Amino acid sequence: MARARTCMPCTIVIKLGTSSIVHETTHQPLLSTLSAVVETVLKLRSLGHKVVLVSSGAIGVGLKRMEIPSRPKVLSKSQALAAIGQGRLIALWDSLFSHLGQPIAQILLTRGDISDRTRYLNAVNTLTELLSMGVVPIVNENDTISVSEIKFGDNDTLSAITSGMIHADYLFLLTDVDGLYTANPRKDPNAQAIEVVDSVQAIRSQVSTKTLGSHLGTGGMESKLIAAEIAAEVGVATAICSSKHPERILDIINYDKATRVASHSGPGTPREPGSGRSSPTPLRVSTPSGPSSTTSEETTPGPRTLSLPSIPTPPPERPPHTLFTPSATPMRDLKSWTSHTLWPAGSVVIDAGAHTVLSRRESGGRLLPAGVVGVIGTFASGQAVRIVIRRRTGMTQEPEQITTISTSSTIKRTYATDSPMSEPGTPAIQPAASLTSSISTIEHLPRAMSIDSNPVSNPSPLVTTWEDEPRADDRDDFPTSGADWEIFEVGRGLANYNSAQIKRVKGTKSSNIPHVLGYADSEYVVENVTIRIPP
Ligand SMILES: N[C@@H](CCC(=O)OP(=O)(O)O)C(=O)O
Repeated sequence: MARARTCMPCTIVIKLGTSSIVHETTHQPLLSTLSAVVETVLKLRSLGHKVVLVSSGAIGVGLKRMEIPSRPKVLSKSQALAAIGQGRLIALWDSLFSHLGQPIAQILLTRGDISDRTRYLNAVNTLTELLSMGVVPIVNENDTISVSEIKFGDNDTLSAITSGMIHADYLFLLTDVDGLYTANPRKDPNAQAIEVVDSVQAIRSQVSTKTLGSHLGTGGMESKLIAAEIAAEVGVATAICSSKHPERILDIINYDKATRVASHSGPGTPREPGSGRSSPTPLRVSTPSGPSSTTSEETTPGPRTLSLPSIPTPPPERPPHTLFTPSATPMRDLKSWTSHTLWPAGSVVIDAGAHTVLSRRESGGRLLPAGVVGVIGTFASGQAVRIVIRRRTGMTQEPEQITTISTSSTIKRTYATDSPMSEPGTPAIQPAASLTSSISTIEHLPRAMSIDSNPVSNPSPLVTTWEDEPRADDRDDFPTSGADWEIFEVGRGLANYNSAQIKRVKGTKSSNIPHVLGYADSEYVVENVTIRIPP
């Protein structure tokens, strides 16, 4: 049973994005929102809950201090503004919490900090100690020293990793909408609110994440899905809800507990309808039973409101929010650490020219968007990615150098059992002397091709074959009509942008990045690339 069903008191992480902390255009701090957050945290604390805040806003506060109208496109300028703003941001929080006698602490992290196991454990110990002292830790990315290869990139990802570090029960992503919708609710009157998500993978095909997100933040809805996915894997329930109503956090916890109690009181016990929601047809999206299967909600035409028989003790009114249910079998700490700090979360497909350039020492291991032809999977900026090339099947290849990887929900998934790469949810790796051969262990790979958990020191070669229709996401990247493309891993690197962003800038010049994305932290889409298999 997931912890979120039983915790009392609970450990709660509350993340506020930039748009919830400063006004989007004036950059004035949103004092009423911040005060309401402080009151909510105090209320939660008075009930015995432990609370960690993840607060963005350093750059936004820095913009106001320097009277600069918009977020700079250049990384070093953003870092300077973060240095200016972070002190004032934490002073603001300290001032608000001090009025209610609540001590706080500042924790600034980079991905580099938590990639080192000792430093990671030190951060865990400090957070744990602070919570046991009754302090509210306030976490932000250490922007000033977060060069692109060690950046989390957005605080949604940071908050999910923080949740895993302290084995939180709930992660609340407070934002400028009251949950996840099938489309942008500000623009599309038919946008449907989604109440419960059991599978982030399944929800991706049903929602549009492109249109949400503010000018100041870097996150947006896609990064919230990534965060929810990371949190779910480590056993944390994630709720997306409105930063205008932080007091609803307690209502959401009560509602979640009440509905879980109710749902355990008998089979078929219902969930409360989305009272107070702006959408009349809330959805629940569950894990597909197989790679290409869909839930009954997904396949049943017409309105997809849940049917709700009566229950003996009705749960409280459902506050607007989207709840992502945690995995019933969360990863162990070490696995989650390895997975989310070093593990390649996806692949960037490059062309032959980029492969040649990256293989030269003078390239510095930096990949320009012009050399990218596709993106596979979903990853956040700062995560490790595979660098892969594509070619038609049937080309000469040493059989023992070929492994296969499943990259799409429509592709048969199998998992090796004895390797560090055999996390559920990660692609299957299998020797492919025959691509249809059954899976065995990776010891069959030649020593030079053996796989360890360090992507830089020992990336593994792999080949992807499309055994089925690629997902819609993949379709624009890979021609499928009559073509069997193989994807062959040649190296690994660290993404400077998330998968959706790299898709948008692939094949273009670096100078286009600010125009397409609205900002540019780097002219390179992937850095620290180590090519292990030269052209
Ligand atoms: N660490 C940065 C925030 C990064 C960011 O943009 O986060 P978010 O607003 O949550 O998308 C800051 O404090 O300004």
